[in-house]
Amino acid sequence: MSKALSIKVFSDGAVLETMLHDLNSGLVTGFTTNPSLMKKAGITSYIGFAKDVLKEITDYPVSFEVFADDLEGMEQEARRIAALGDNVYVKIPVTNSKGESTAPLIDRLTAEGIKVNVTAIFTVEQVREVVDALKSGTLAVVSVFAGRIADTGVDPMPIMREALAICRQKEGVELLWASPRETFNIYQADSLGVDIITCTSDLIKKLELKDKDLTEYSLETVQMFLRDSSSLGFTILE
Ligand SMILES: O=C[C@H](O)COP(=O)(O)O
Repeated sequence: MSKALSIKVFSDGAVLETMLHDLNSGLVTGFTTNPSLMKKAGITSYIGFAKDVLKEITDYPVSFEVFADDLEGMEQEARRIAALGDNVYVKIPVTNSKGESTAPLIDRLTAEGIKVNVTAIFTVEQVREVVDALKSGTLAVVSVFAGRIADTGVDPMPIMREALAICRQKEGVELLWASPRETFNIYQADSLGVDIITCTSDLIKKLELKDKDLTEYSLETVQMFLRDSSSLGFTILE
């Protein structure tokens, strides 16, 4: 039997019903969303959606991302989003779409005590710049896209290890493993001591497979293939 997880598992999505299901699973202690997830979920009112979420989820952190691309617009949106609740983290991308660093904005917002979740981080240099900009003592999350790094054929583990060491240098900063691709990533992140991993609901469900007997799982897999082949209603030797 493997040891219990120390890492906090957050639910990544923008479908309220699914978020509440994850909340009730008892496996999840926070929530994240992003513009692409909101688009996929068919959200039509940002503030309406955020208010609906925050009515139901009051005890756990919820991260909502800014939509603006200029630093001034991001700042205005950040203040509006932060005012929605004490458990709100404002997601600020590490750069805008033109490659301009958001570090000055991160500095300003955290100096005022606004909790941020700096997102779309891919490199150790970006982690260093962000952590330098964060005001010590203000709660903040540093989201490194380990899964997207792995998508490029690069092992994210050394990057995450270095990112963690940098985050530990400042009080109140937590490292988040973003965009996991498989449940095993939760155990990888946990083994490094990463604070948080945010997962889609499908991945969270697979945590139920923890410590499952592999011989039994093999048998169940063959039984599934048999059920599906039988339901197709034809044979190879017809
Ligand atoms: O907001 C961050 C997400 O974890 C990104 O995940 P994704 O790479 O699967 O889109």
